[in-house]
Amino acid sequence: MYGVWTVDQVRAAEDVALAKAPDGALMRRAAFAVAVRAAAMLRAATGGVAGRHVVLLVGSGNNGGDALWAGAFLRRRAVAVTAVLFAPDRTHPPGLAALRRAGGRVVDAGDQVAAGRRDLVTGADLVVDGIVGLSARGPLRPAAAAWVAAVTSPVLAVDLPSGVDPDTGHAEPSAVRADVTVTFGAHKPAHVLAAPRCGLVQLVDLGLDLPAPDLEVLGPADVGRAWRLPGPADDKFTQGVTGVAAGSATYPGAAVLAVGSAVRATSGMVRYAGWAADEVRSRWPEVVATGSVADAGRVQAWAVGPGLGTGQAGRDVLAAVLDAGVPTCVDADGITLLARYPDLWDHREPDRTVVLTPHDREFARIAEPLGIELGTDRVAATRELARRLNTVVLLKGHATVIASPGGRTLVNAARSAWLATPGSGDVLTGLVGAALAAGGDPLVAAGAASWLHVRAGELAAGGAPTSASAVVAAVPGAVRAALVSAGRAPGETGELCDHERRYG
Ligand SMILES: NC(=O)C1=CN([C@@H]2O[C@H](COP(=O)(O)OP(=O)(O)OC[C@H]3O[C@@H](n4cnc5c(N)ncnc54)[C@H](O)[C@@H]3O)[C@@H](O)[C@H]2O)[C@@H](O)CC1
Ligand SMILES: Nc1ncnc2c1ncn2[C@@H]1O[C@H](COP(=O)(O)OP(=O)(O)O)[C@@H](O)[C@H]1O
Ligand SMILES: [K+]
Repeated sequence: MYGVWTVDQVRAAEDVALAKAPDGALMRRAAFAVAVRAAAMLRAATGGVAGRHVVLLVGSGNNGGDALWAGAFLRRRAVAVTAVLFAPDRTHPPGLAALRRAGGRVVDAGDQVAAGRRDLVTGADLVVDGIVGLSARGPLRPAAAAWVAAVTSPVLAVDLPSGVDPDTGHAEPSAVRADVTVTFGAHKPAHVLAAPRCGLVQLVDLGLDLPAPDLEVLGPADVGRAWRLPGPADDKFTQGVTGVAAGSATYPGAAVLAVGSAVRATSGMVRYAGWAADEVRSRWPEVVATGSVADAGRVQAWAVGPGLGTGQAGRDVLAAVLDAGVPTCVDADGITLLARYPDLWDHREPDRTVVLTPHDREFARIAEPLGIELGTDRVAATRELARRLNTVVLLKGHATVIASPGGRTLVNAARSAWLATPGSGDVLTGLVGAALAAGGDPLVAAGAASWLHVRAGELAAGGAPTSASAVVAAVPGAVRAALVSAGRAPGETGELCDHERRYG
């Protein structure tokens, strides 16, 4: 698990550290790390460091100061450095002086016509983005955006890719897309909410004294520790029985997928109730499949909604599931039904765990009647819906945001987009249902299910297109990877390092 802190939290901690440290010491530490990473990137891209050309894009604040100091350090290694200043009269004075002393070249961004700009950046072996950091507001200004658009070389972002909102991760197309981001003191929300823009994220320790994090990111070991394993005294009923109420005559596949992921994620019993009982039985013979929730028998959690339909029949199923009074994951048509018929909430026992797993459109359906807009701040919207409905809300996306009613929030950033495939959400529903049935904290259960979903997607894809059925088949491998990380299963993981989030 690692923490993520908001700009306000980081600034408060930095102020304390700045007051204790000698003048400029923190910035030089930050900049030195940028220079070391820049040298490594130069070597990787060109086979060497000395004689290579680095262009610094320098804004008006301390982010630009970091870039300028990094340029000064790179000069010591005989790198040719050109700083492009976007605000020449407001450029960090000590950083600019240090670069000049070290023999760096300085140009005014405004003096360069388009051709000169293109020649400068296309001639670079590496571009260092020091346009804006923690103080970023809104999209890149047009002048900076034009320079960024001309970049063809690898990009190292200082603290954050410029143009990405630090707290929400929102980015317009003009924002910097970095290969590596070197950040200082703490991970900020943009690093997990806009991971593809950041590339590999390297955290430089500044010894900050930080409060409780605003967001948390589960790692494989956390998931491996949280996942329920059968013990010597267990049988098929004692590990948590998962019930799945999904699918319809029109959409039997949703039932097969949701059931399948629960079957592959646990060794406990999985029951199915619905119109696709024949299809489920023939695909998953280990499942007890019946036509109705009433006939299904006892379960410790229900997963309901995928492919259910939004008519009266689906409404009756959802009411019956909520009447059962066990933790419930509501997805897809289940969410649409709750949005359309809010009286369905009356079937829920007060405070009984409900996990909603909407994609954006489902989120809008259920949140807009409550006056909650899914704007650019996905974390705030998810938290607000969780609070208002007293449910865990898991908002799907490339970065999945999972909030508890009390506000504790997890983010799970995907490292590829192969999960954007039909039925993939049904697989997640089954995983959340299985995790809830096993017991434990519902937020962590939803977070663990989301982590396993992403990992199973990676294993199924292996860098090529995949399908929801293949993701189901990869679920045991994802569980194994988590268990191995937690030291609860033997074997090699081949785990991706938590901090190495690469896109594609
Ligand atoms: N405070 C500290 O102790 C440390 C701060 N550090 C650096 O300081 C940075 C923060 O510096 P500042 O607070 O001076 O501000 P920034 O350098 O982030 O921003 C500077 C200015 O950029 C302009 N700007 C805002 N949004 C923009 C946009 N979308 N496009 C173009 N320009 C925009 C604004 O005029 C803003 O004041 C951090 O990101 C980090 O890089 C590091 O040196 C580590 C130590
Ligand atoms: N671009 C993407 N990158 C990573 N994961 C994605 C992306 N798009 C969708 N996903 C994931 O795929 C799943 C899709 O779920 P959903 O929208 O319910 O699809 P379906 O209804 O087809 O099952 C979610 O878990 C979501 O987080
Ligand atoms: K930056």
